[in-house]
Amino acid sequence: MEGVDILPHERSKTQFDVDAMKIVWAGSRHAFEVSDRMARLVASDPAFQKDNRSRLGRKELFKNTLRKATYAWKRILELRLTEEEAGRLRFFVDEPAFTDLHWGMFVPAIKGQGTEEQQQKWLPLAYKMQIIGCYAQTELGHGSNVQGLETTATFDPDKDEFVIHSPTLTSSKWWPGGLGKVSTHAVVYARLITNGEEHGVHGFIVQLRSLDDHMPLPGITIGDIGMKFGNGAYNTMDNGVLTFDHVRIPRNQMLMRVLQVTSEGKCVQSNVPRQLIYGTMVFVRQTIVADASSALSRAVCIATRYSAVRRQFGSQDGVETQVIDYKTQQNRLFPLLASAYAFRFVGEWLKWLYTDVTQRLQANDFSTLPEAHACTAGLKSLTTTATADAIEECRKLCGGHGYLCASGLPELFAVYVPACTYEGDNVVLLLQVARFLMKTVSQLGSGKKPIGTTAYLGRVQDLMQCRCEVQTVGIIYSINAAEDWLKPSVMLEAFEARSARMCVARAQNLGKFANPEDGFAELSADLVEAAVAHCQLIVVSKFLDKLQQDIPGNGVKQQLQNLCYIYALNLLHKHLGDFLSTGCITPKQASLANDQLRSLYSQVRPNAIALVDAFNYTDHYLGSVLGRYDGNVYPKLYEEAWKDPLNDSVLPDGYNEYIRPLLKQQLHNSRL
Ligand SMILES: CCCCCCC/C=C/C(=O)SCCNC(=O)CCNC(=O)[C@H](O)C(C)(C)COP(=O)(O)OP(=O)(O)OC[C@H]1O[C@@H](n2cnc3c(N)ncnc32)[C@H](O)[C@@H]1OP(=O)(O)O
Ligand SMILES: Cc1cc2nc3c(=O)[nH]c(=O)nc-3n(C[C@H](O)[C@H](O)[C@H](O)COP(=O)(O)OP(=O)(O)OC[C@H]3O[C@@H](n4cnc5c(N)ncnc54)[C@H](O)[C@@H]3O)c2cc1C
Repeated sequence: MEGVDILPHERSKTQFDVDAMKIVWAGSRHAFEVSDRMARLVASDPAFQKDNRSRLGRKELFKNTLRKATYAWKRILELRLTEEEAGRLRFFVDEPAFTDLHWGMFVPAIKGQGTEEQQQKWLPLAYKMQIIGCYAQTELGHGSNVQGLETTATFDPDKDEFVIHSPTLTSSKWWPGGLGKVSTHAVVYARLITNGEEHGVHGFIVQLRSLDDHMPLPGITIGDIGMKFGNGAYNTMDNGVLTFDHVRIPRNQMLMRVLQVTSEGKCVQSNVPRQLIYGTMVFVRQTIVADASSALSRAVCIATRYSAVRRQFGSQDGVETQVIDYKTQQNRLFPLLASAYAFRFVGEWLKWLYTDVTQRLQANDFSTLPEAHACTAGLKSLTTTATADAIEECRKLCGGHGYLCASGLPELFAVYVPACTYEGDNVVLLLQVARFLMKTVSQLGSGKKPIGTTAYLGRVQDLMQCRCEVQTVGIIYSINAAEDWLKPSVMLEAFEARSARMCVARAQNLGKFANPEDGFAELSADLVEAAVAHCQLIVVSKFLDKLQQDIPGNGVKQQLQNLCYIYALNLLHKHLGDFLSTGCITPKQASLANDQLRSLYSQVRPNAIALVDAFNYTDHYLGSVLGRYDGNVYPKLYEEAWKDPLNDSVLPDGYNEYIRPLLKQQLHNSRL
């Protein structure tokens, strides 16, 4: 069968309604229609072409990004796109740009931390892009430790102004996207000093460049921090360096929703908790979880289609085997496909949680903020680590061709992998989750009932007495056959018990230290494992919750069920040590779980292509010869190779300089 016949043949085997699955994936019919329209709009416009990105030098690359971002804005205005449509359009343009930070962090920072008055002044300017903003928090010396930032904002009551200053080299702002060459303004995080007293880190709106000629304003030094990992990739972004030499801004440019500074320099704390200064990070972490499912599904789409097209080694009748039929390939690929769906649904839930906490904050209910922080931090960490690893795994699943830029995977990896670091290093974020969990466990004794995602810790209070030794019986008595693993209550019980037992064991170990902070530092590697277990439980439980909903479409729910159990059983297999050592399941039950996993792979196999088609990605967005919708991989790969600048001429530049003399010299030597 020819390449172009394979995928149609695969599609003919589908056992579910793909169009209905597209709507489930998008979140709603409306979301699907908006996405579909925007994807086609971008794909059909030559101005958004992106297949030459890896061949451009930095300056060309950056200018190209400026052109695309400006053109996108022009189209948004011309077509009078809604905020939602504009967001999807930018998403499908698929090129990191200053606009990501303007819309994704600058605007949310003002919305979340600005007073009504400040929002009224700044947001209309930002919405019309009459000013362009970035988020300048990280410094050369400190990123994770926000309280360690060194930039100062000292209040001068005589002039009713703040003086923003970079006292040391390490206080230089370093990394903010959009800062290097584009932004006119920034929300700058600095230590507030009034009347000689320090009041912690706060956000300030600072104008950086002239709105007339774009030159940096007096006292401000700005530039780009240099090339980053990979060709193309994140190098479309002008991550910047910025220093202040006693730059003055009016008092009303401090974002004052959390704390107000009066004209005398007195600090007045509002009823809003201090942690709201970190609110923009909570918002962005939530969006990063949704983005993880996009990046992961994109890589999986490429690897799945290519695995169906690619054949290696023969069967008796002379037709070689599609590599997707190898169990080892399925064992690597299908859990990633399942993870893409799992992250999609947990992302949807997290968006709901964020909306809920925002509404509560507006009504002065701050009770769910710690949970929202733990969930956004933990899920950001879990999903980005898994996605970065998965993109690399997809590259390997595509064999040698996966290493070509034409596969789309090297650039996807390079552009995605910093998500494990930005918006909070993934380990640092898991430590925040661990703190939250340890606090929750420590309060169990006092009768405080945990709520939301930690409610399960309250249901297993007897675990406070548990010694978590290896047991031979397991605590889940109802698993006697492989199919027993397909009961939602069983799966949930296993993941809850594992997480609860890990948390309680860590809490008990912490209790052995005279100083809890010393204990936390000493046991931090173990604590991170407990945080991972808790976050994996959240993902599993939200996928199971999704299955409780009414899901229309022939066979759609069945496919989602298969994927949900693949996600969970694969995790169970990978973390078997946790499940066995905490005595949650027996080795026999683990072996049954593995049998069930293999059986699920066989059920997914005929639907694999349709399950990635349901992502509804255009070839433009996928940007991969291996992942083409029509499966016409080899002719296009061959065609693509000839586009490389090295093939512009038969003899390479440098032939006369280097190759010819070398060959001549060897000829001469051999004659000697
Ligand atoms: C769509 C946009 C495109 C994306 C492009 C990406 C561009 C990238 C941008 C960036 O990277 S911006 C910079 C992001 N920087 C970080 O994420 C820094 C990570 N560090 C932190 O978040 C914090 O400093 C820390 C690690 C949480 C520690 O902070 P601190 O030392 O002040 O806190 P603790 O003493 O540990 O905790 C105090 C208290 O506050 C609670 N808390 C911490 N963070 C939050 C939060 N975000 N929201 C709510 N609450 C928070 C914490 O749990 C503690 O609570 P209690 O235990 O006291 O109850
Ligand atoms: C592509 C990209 C874009 C970015 N965009 C922006 C932006 O727009 N605006 C902005 O302000 N910033 C931005 N950043 C900065 C980013 O937020 C920080 O790099 C990130 O928060 C990590 O901080 P760090 O660099 O200080 O890492 P470090 O904290 O120095 O991490 C180094 C190592 O130390 C470990 N570590 C640190 N603290 C602890 C601890 N307490 N316990 C155990 N281990 C620890 C980490 O796990 C890591 O392994 C961006 C970064 C990147 C890569």
